[in-house]
Amino acid sequence: MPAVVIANTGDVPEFEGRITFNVIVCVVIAACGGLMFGYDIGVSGGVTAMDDFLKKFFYEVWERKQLAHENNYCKYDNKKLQLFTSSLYIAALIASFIASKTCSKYGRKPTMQLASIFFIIGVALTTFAVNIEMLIIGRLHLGLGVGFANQAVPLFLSELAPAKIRGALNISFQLFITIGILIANVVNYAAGKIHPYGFRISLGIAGVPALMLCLGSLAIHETPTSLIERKKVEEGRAVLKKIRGVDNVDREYDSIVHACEVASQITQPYHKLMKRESRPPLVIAIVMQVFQQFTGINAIMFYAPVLFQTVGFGSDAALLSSVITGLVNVLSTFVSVVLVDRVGRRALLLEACVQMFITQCIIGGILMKDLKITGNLPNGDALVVVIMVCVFVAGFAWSWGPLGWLIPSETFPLETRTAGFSFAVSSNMLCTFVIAQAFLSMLCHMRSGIFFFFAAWIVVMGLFALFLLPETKGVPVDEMVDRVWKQHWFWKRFFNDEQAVEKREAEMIRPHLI
Ligand SMILES: OC[C@H]1O[C@](O)(CO)[C@@H](O)[C@@H]1O
Repeated sequence: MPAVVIANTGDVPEFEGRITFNVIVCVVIAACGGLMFGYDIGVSGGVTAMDDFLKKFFYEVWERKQLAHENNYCKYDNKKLQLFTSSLYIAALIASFIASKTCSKYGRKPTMQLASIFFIIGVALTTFAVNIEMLIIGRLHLGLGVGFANQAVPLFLSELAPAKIRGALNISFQLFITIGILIANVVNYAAGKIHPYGFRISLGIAGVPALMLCLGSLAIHETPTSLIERKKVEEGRAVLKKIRGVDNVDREYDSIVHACEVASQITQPYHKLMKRESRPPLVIAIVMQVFQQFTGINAIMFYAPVLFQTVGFGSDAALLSSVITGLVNVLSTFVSVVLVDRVGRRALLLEACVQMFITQCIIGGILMKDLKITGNLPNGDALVVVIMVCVFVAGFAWSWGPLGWLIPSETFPLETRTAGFSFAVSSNMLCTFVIAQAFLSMLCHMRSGIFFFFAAWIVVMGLFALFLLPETKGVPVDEMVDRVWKQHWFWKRFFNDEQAVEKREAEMIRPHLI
């Protein structure tokens, strides 16, 4: 999943090494992984809003859309249409579990190659789909690709990137996701004008980042960590020399060997993760993902064109409006890159909650007041809705979007970091699936109330951030336990067991001594 880079954002030791060709390869691979995922997030909503696509695969939805008296909120309420979007995420969820095994057993490189192959098959099936079955099977393949890539690419990056750019790469992965979404929005806007096969162009272009990943993964080296972990020690050292561009890599090599030794002693990281002292970072990792998705962001990302049509925009204007929200998403993610280490995580998250709460309430309020069951919103109102969606997306993109990934990547101790992170990834996929599958039905049944539903979640996450989320800005990752968790008014209780036992034992011994 996005930004699964296990970043060491604290005091990272500086090892010998130049910015070599390898660094460029890292960025290209990060870009392919992020673009592949982002493009798929953006493309589904766009094609769903295209009449040619609906006529071909979801005729009843298209027919219903044509009826002027049809209920605005329910035009798109169709289980199969939702399955078209959501099927990808359920496949990705399953694949991410398998991928964590293939990554350790066979390496990061073959896992990425596998991802690109699944992805290319998925692109071919969706682009040339002749019926809905072929379309959904194609989406499932894309999901497998996304699941494998989202596990392997960030791991590859965190192991290969020089330490000093590791943190930046963490957010850049999310940045590439947003760029992927934007590209999909632009392609949809252009392809929507090409009849009758414009939607096939939209679906087919997803193959570009997949092909790049496929070719890119032929050119790369397996990571030294993965080689050493699989006992190919000499090859690991040779690759390290090559990618760092210097001969003296002893210190980094020793540190990788040491890390692999430590990791091999933890035979059951998942077991360790269930221990009491792992609870604070685990709860934070899962809850950050649930909250990230329950801001309602993907209701917008997947269904923005549909949503804009619901409030009365024509197909073209709706696709153009989503290009605008896509652009806001990219630009605001840059804001996060600049601010996250200056103002801190909590300030960004809390500010965004206020911003997202207000915008969701305004959108809900306008729809409740002015969007009748049939007919359109007055023009002025529709414009306010688009502006509010942009303000909402901006708030999300500089806070819960990237920080949903950054915080779990920096709060686990080394021994449970990867295992803990896989919980974050799968929670994200699961919640994304739920929103993709449920949103259009919720819109139909709850009408404008859906925006108040998300607003209520935003209040809950704001309170959570206020009281339960510790600030991690500037804290070295390996000092989290002492400097963050043990100092926190609530989470410290999870670390007192040992001391409490010692104290109790001392008290029991004392009377005998007297
Ligand atoms: O930029 C928005 C996108 O970012 C994510 O939250 C991933 O971090 C996606 O679920 C969403 O579509």
